[in-house]
Amino acid sequence: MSKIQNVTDAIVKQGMLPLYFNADETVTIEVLRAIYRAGIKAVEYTSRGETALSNFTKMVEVRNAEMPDLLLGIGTIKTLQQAEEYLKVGADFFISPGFVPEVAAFLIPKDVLYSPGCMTPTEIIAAENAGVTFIKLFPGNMLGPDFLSGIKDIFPKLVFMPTGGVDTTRGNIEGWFKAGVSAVGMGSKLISKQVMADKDYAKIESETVAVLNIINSIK
Ligand SMILES: O=C[C@H](O)COP(=O)(O)O
Repeated sequence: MSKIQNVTDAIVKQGMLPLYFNADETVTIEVLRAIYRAGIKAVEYTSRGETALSNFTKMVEVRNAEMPDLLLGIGTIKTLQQAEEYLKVGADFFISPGFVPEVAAFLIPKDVLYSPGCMTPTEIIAAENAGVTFIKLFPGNMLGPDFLSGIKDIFPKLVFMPTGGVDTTRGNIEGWFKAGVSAVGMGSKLISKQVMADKDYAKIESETVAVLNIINSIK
């Protein structure tokens, strides 16, 4: 099986992609351990600060030692240089807030999943023509499930995952799955800045379990 298919299958099976950033390495690792205990097998860390690359490098090290079945993705990739740096330290998949053609051209021939953020049919077509198979609908709450219902038939081969404003309630999650998403990306509503500041890893773990249970009961 191709690596792109393998990552796609893992995210789709999970039905949810948790994402977070924390500037502190210890907090970053403890959040990773908490969501792994909850059953997470694919996670996105976002490149949103000066310590992101070194924190991600540490995540790869801890994953290799403790969680060999966990896929580590890097998000907020805006440049080719970032993609090169994170591929070098071992990122399994890449996510962007928008479509960056040179990142697609760099990763896809290497059989590495690249999921660009798109919010118009034009952007989705450009991404699809560049070989992208996994679209992040971003910002999800600006578009809403009706947007996906309206365009899904045009893109039968693409996997869609809304991210941005997706919350942990059954109603919100169900609305997206009814519209035809394969997974939802979930950041601040699941792993908030406050819960990380409180170092409340037990809460992160229990809320992740709760969301996974909701998704399993919907799918
Ligand atoms: O790209 C990721 C989004 O900024 C996450 O949004 P969220 O925190 O509303 O889930």
